[in-house]
Amino acid sequence: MAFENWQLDPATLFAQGPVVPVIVINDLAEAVPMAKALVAGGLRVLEVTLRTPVAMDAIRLLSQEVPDAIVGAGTVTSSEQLQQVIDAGARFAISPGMTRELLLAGRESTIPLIPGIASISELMEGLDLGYTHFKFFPAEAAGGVKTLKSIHGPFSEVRFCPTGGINDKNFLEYLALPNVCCVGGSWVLPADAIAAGDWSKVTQLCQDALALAAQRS
Ligand SMILES: O=C(O)C(=O)C[C@H](O)[C@H](O)COP(=O)(O)O
Repeated sequence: MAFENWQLDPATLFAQGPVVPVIVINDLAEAVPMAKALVAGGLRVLEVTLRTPVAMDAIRLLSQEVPDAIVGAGTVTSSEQLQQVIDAGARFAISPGMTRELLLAGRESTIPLIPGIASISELMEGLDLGYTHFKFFPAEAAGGVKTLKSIHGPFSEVRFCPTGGINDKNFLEYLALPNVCCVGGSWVLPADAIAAGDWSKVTQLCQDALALAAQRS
């Protein structure tokens, strides 16, 4: 365990499955059917981003109503938000980036914080403070697979969940890297399917992703 108060090991979190859906909930009524569709498709680790006004309520609701999921928060950018998502029942927190204040708060937290990095210097600051598991964001824009391969040389012990621009066409290239445990992405939640309430489409996309990921090993 990275830090003594963390109730979930980040390595265990990263090992739950190859794809972490990045969720934006606009309407609270969508939250439960969406989460159930993802879980039915085999994806249990859910990153609910704090990008919408109902996000905090959605985390609270999903933590209670979808017990088969491991519900966490994304877009956590401050220590205040970290405390709020813990209070809402989140089991992990992911940030697109990092500040020293957030990293220090994460060390004392009861849930694992996965900070986001896009540069070596950020990675070194996180490592200095004891972090070993990071989001790599924005993955495609920050050099993607090539950058992660280069990072693996000097920092072979670090593990990543790359996110940002990852989809069904390129995610297997990331999963093939030794320092990538899982990838984050929104491709399993297309806007048209959500608008139509086509939850079976979401489940199908999750199953397709898992089937592709299973073929590689
Ligand atoms: O909101 C956050 O906290 C983020 O870090 C951003 C998301 O992870 C990416 O926007 C997902 O990327 P796409 O799969 O390309 O849609």
